[in-house]
Amino acid sequence: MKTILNPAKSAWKTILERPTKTVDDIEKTVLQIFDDVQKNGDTAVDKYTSLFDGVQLKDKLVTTTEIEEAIQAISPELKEAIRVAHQNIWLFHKSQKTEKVAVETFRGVFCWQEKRPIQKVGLYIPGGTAPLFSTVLMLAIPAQIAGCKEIVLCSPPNKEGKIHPAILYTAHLCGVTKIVKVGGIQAIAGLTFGTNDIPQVYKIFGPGNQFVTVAKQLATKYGVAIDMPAGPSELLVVADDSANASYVAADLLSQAEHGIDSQVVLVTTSKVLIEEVSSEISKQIAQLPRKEIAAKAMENSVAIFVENDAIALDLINEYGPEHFIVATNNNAFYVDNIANAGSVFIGNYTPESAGDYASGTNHTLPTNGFSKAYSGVNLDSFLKSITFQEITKVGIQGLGKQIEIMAETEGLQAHKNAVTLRLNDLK
Ligand SMILES: NC(=O)c1ccc[n+]([C@@H]2O[C@H](COP(=O)([O-])OP(=O)(O)OC[C@H]3O[C@@H](n4cnc5c(N)ncnc54)[C@H](O)[C@@H]3O)[C@@H](O)[C@H]2O)c1
Ligand SMILES: N[C@H](CO)Cc1c[nH]c[nH+]1
Ligand SMILES: [Zn+2]
Repeated sequence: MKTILNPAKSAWKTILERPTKTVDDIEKTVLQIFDDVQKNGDTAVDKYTSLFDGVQLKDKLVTTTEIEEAIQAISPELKEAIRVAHQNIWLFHKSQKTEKVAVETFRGVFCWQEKRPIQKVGLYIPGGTAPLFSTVLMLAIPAQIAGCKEIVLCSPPNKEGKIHPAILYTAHLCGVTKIVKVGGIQAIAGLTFGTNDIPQVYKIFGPGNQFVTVAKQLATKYGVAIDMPAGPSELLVVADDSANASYVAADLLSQAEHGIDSQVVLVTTSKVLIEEVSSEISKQIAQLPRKEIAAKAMENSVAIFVENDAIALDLINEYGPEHFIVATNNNAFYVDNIANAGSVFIGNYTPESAGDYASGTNHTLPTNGFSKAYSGVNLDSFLKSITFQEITKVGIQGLGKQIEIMAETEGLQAHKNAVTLRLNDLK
């Protein structure tokens, strides 16, 4: 982790550059795989599974026997942990339901808005280097609450051609019935075009590595919606002398261990804290089973000393982190003024891992600065708002004149006529 003292504002962009590949870097590969899957369906999908995941599958649909085996394989302790996490995530997402909005905008003009579930959704569950069964909870629970009719789950198979039992168990618990062993670009292509085994969907959800993220972004070219670009994990911690250096180090490492293209950032008004956190990182990383991955990610990472909280806040909003931990004497200032972040964790006893697994908030969040414009996954991600209107005779008699003159000014006579005919009948 590099240390940078008092960087000039003009240098922030360079210092905080993400290590991830972008659409431009991977577009050619993605479009070539999309083209192949569009033309050759499952044959192409299976070819790329063999190439990238090193396994040839006879059948990529998960069977009921595999689900039953997974239910048996999960320990009672893990089942209980998943139950508690499920309960909290369900509660938080259920509470995001909103009432129908209805207004009489003008006398006799009734407008209202109602939400309806997206009928067909695809959930991508990462499984390249770690089986992220927690992501099943984060996607399938809001999909169920929203009332989505067709929910398809895709996750890459391991070398034995299997999906981790915790993913299968959690999917079963959340009522997902169609599970396909497919990952990476080929999974996103399958959900975009549809194959015999993979149903075509209207919207694709879920995090993934840079290949998955760019593939999702390109899927939108073919008319499929996506939740957001949720790529390699990131964390920014703002901390001062009041923070606990070992907690800060542990939090930074928790996101660094996700992948070699993860990035973590420490922003602080304390030079002493930078030294303490660096020494804690050296100690803690040595004990981690994924120390090689975390060490690589730390090479993409940076500790930045700034003079005061105002500069720190400015820099954080410029970066737009996926996760933002606030551990300072001035937490309210950051909480009140943060403009760009996926999810915020406040105080010394709120590790980011809590949001990853069990507190109730969603862990599928915008990375790579997309928190400036996108929200993380929430109940509304699985719903569409449809507007309705009903106008009475009195209503059209009152509003008709305004519509007529506006249509005439736009040169759209047929629009005007649709009103004029009715007004004449009511005379
Ligand atoms: N932003 C979020 O909300 C969020 C949440 C959880 C996880 N994540 C991120 O998800 C990612 C998970 O990554 P992962 O790799 O473990 O699993 P993954 O399932 O996203 O990707 C694995 C797939 O990538 C494909 N692949 C691998 N190398 C390839 C290559 N050279 N060319 C083409 N395709 C290739 C393979 O098909 C493989 O099945 C991590 O980066 C993690 O940080 C993000
Ligand atoms: N931190 C990840 C989101 O960037 C989510 C996750 C799942 N499991 C552990 N962590
Ligand atoms: Zn995590």
